[in-house]
Amino acid sequence: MEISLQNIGRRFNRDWIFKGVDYQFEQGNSYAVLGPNGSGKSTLVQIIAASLSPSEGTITHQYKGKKVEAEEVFRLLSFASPYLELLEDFSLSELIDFHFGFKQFVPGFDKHQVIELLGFQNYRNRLIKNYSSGMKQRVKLALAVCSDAPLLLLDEPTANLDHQGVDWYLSLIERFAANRLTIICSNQEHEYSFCKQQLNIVDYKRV
Ligand SMILES: Nc1ncnc2c1ncn2[C@@H]1O[C@H](COP(=O)(O)OP(=O)(O)OP(=O)(O)O)[C@@H](O)[C@H]1O
Repeated sequence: MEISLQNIGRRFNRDWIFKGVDYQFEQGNSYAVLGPNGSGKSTLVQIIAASLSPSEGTITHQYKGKKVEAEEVFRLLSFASPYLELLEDFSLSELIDFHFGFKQFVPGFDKHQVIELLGFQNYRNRLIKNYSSGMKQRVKLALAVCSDAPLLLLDEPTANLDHQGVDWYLSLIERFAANRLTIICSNQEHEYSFCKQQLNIVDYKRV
């Protein structure tokens, strides 16, 4: 998957959040979208995911050399974010069945292996609403990385995770990010230090 941003800007009402973003994202690489709270990271990530339009400029998605229309990008995307709610009235087992009714598992994976990856064999029938916040975050990450999609977008991936959870997240990245286009939206170094390419929103602030 390749994503090209040409002179992208976004405003809400009269306030420009960023302007003049020219950037190329390429398959097989990991990118960090950086910036302090409220700088526009999530806004840019929503534009990259084609769920929000830029106010100016052009974004192009390509997969296997062919242009992907904005309304088709979600099929190629795996996304995890603290503001994306899980279906809380499902058990883990039901949630995995539901999720993978829409997405394919990464090759070699099935429901049992997702639960094993999480280490939640004993909690498979517990309702998600009764999971702790750190457990829910692990579930979001596991569903995202175990879905067979070329674009992996992770917004604040270690929100609510303790030290062990952060190590677990880094092991997921090592194992599942290699051949994808991975974009991490973050302001915490431990979440993105493995990303060789970094885009800082602060560089695109022009009033
Ligand atoms: N729908 C909206 N309408 C108006 N303003 C918005 C809207 N969405 C975001 N904003 C504003 O755009 C700016 C950037 O928000 P955004 O959520 O992209 O920042 P962020 O860098 O992801 O922040 P954080 O690190 O706190 O998650 C903020 O000032 C926010 O209030």
